[in-house]
Amino acid sequence: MPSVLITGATSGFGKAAAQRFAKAGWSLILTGRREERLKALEKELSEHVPVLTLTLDVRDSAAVTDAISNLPESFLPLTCLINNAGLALAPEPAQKVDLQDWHTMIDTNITGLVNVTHAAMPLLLKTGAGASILNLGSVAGQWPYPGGHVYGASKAFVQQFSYNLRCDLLGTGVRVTDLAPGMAETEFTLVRTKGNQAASDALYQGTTPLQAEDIAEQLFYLATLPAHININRLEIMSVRQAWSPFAIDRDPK
Ligand SMILES: NC(=O)C1=CN([C@@H]2O[C@H](COP(=O)(O)OP(=O)(O)OC[C@H]3O[C@@H](n4cnc5c(N)ncnc54)[C@H](OP(=O)(O)O)[C@@H]3O)[C@@H](O)[C@H]2O)C=CC1
Ligand SMILES: O=CCS(=O)(=O)O
Repeated sequence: MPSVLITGATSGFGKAAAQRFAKAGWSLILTGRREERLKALEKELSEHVPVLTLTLDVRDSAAVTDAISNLPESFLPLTCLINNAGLALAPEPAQKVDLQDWHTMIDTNITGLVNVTHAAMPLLLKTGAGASILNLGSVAGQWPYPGGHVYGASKAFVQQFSYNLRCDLLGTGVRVTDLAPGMAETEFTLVRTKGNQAASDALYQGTTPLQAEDIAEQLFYLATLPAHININRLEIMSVRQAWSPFAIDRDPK
């Protein structure tokens, strides 16, 4: 039975991915900080597949390394790592942002992702052909927008790190993909606005955002491609989202 390690399985894409992989019979290693949510998901899915939950903050490099290097044998070989844990904060312009919010995004989206990757790589290398590292990037890593500042830059890191990993992992059989979604309805905007439910609802209202299940389906597709195929980057948007014209600063009339 193949096994998948999913970071940020307590909500959104991570939770939907856990449910999608469980449906196909994969063993699940699920992580996140909110233990009660992990336990609820374990209860739901362990009726069908083996589930191991690890209450972990990806920013804690020692805890991440310890947990992943001591996975029970029954959850090995590890076939897929989904580096999904992440967040955006501070939608306001860069000049108004609290520095701590920038640090939190860097520590989670960059340091957290490399912590987990470094810890899981020996296991994925042992698995070899057919193994995958699926990194959650974002359209924000490729396309700038106001208020994107450090969030977008952290996702640009994810893209380039994914490409560079591919270079180093060439010949090992381990695939690496930067999966870059656009607007998707999860708890993402609630977190970004620090709990402003009305702002979150307003963003998704009157349109058709991607849903967590759409991304889970892409993750499952990527993880189950024939072993000789590597999709380097997969950018996916709702048909109701696209780019805007360049903004121009004009003299007052
Ligand atoms: N929704 C969107 O529009 C898009 C999202 N993305 C990216 O997809 C990923 C998932 O986001 P999404 O599902 O939308 O958002 P959610 O807020 O719904 O889920 C985020 C998950 O990340 C976990 N997480 C956050 N910080 C940490 C941490 N320090 N340690 C461990 N886990 C953490 C949360 O778990 P817990 O709080 O329990 O720790 C939660 O399970 C993120 O990387 C995001 O940047 C990319 C493109 C579009
Ligand atoms: O990564 C999240 C999607 S967006 O907010 O940057 O469009």
